Amino acid sequence: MTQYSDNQNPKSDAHSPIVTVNNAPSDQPATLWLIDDDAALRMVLADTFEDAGLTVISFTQAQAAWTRLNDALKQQASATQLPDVILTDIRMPMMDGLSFSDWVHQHFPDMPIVIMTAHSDLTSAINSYQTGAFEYLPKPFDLDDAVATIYKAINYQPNMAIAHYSNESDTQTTIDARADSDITPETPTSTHSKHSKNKAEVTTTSKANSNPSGIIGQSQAMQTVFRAIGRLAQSPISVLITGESGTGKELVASALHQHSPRKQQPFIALNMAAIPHDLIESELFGHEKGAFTGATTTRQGRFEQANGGTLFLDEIGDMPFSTQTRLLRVLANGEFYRVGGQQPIQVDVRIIAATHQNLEELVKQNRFREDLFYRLNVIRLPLPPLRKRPEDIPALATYFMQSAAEQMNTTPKHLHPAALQMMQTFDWRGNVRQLENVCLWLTVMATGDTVMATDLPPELLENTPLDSELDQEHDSSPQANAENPQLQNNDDLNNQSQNNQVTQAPASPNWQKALAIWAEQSLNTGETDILQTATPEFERVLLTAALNHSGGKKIEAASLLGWGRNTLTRKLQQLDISAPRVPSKE
Ligand SMILES: Nc1ncnc2c1ncn2[C@@H]1O[C@H](COP(=O)(O)OP(=O)(O)OP(=O)(O)O)[C@@H](O)[C@H]1O
Repeated sequence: MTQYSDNQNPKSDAHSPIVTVNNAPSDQPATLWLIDDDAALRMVLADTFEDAGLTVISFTQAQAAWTRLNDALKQQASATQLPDVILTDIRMPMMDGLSFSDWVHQHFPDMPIVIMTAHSDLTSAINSYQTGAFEYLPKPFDLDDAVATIYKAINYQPNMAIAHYSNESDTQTTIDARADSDITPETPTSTHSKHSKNKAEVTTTSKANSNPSGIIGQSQAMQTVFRAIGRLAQSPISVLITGESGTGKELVASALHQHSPRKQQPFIALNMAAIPHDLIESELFGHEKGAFTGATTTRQGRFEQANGGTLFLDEIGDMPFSTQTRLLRVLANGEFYRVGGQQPIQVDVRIIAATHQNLEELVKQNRFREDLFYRLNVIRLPLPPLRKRPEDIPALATYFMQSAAEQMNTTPKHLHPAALQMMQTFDWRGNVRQLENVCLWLTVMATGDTVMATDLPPELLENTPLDSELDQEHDSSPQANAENPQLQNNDDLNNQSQNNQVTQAPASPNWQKALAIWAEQSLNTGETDILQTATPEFERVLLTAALNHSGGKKIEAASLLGWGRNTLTRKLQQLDISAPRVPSKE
């Protein structure tokens, strides 16, 4: 199976002066031009790449690198001073990395550029690949991965099969300056090439809406998805999107279409599971008048309607076996017959299929054609379940609270950090769709402008891991302790020790969440000065635990807490805790 990480050919513009990068083997290490306006990052990256055997030339801005390349283009600089690979940031003053990459690929089509950005979303991934970038690295990235990517870029250059990584086989890129030196290339910011016009359009879209595809995600897993979309959007190849229900398969299919050359043509989505089996063929391929009872008129199928565009076949695992055979034929030669038809119909349709099922398993059970599976599985794009990327939940929730408010024609509610934390621990079996529904529910049901943890719907409150700890929290909260003074005296210190209550407290960091919920509940009941209530109780718990741990030895307990003995003695008095009797003398 080919991974989506297939390399694109850098673009070239036939009317632009072009410099070809030759890759004659050389004893010199490969040269990397590193462009980033962040001095600290530049230093870290330069050290890393030098350690990896590269010669690194750093630039604080793309404009300076552009000037040197432009001089080479006009044959005013030595071709040997040009880089084997360029690594550039996107957002920089004067000239941005995308304009620079775009220009480089018009004039040095063989020179690989790797684009990195801290503002990584689908738009920047798509824009990067559209400039002809070899690869796109969302920050923060693993330095080893970055080194591997840079060497992959160097080795990708045409006519070059020798890795720079080993010292014995270093090569150097040289420039064959075939360009007409009379032609002065326009600067990337002023160029009117078709190339730049396309990009300008993209930029306009991106200014109007920073996330035109509506796909949100900062997690590494989603960055991988964005990169895949960036690479695959331009290609006509079939894609198989896999993932649990509600992970965004249709959204991704639609993004692949929206960013493809087919975007002006239809995107038609069809859910195989939602159509009765005996109607699927007619739905897909259309029918002639009289083909079956009820076929009173000739009708176009979805394939014809999607001609020139994209057909998204959702839940492909539910497609009947006989229809799979017909689909395979269309995929093979782009031709089919309407149901009851005699004339072959030719279409140009990109197929994107999706499933939440294990197609390999269906093939084993003879429920899915193996040949169709291989045809669809050329490129597979797996979408991660939401519970595997809780870091995406805050941005997704904010987005859904905003859109729910728009739907309800009201102002968006804000999520209290405790509520958000609980949402991040939930397992979201329904994935992003479930989160979207919860946000809609909260917009309607929660009182007040801020959604508290206690406002969350019952399915969340009942099923978060925090639940059991919440119960403990109720028992050990300052409020509960106040109502249960026994726990505050020395006898109970011993009792606690015997019952091992303190040591049985959850070791998980969820105690902070429990504390947040206690705080929220206290505030909800109108309490003030909650820090004054909580702090002594917090100290009491730690002091008790330390004394238990030390078997009542105060010096040891003080040291466990990081206090001096005097402080410990003072706290024991303040908190009215009597130190337990211990056998040892202090
Ligand atoms: N990353 C995301 N950012 C924003 N919205 C998302 C994201 N992922 C999914 N959604 C939203 O979640 C809902 C479900 O997404 P979608 O229908 O694409 O999932 P699916 O995997 O195709 O589901 P199913 O398998 O049930 O058809 C949609 O409203 C979609 O807009």
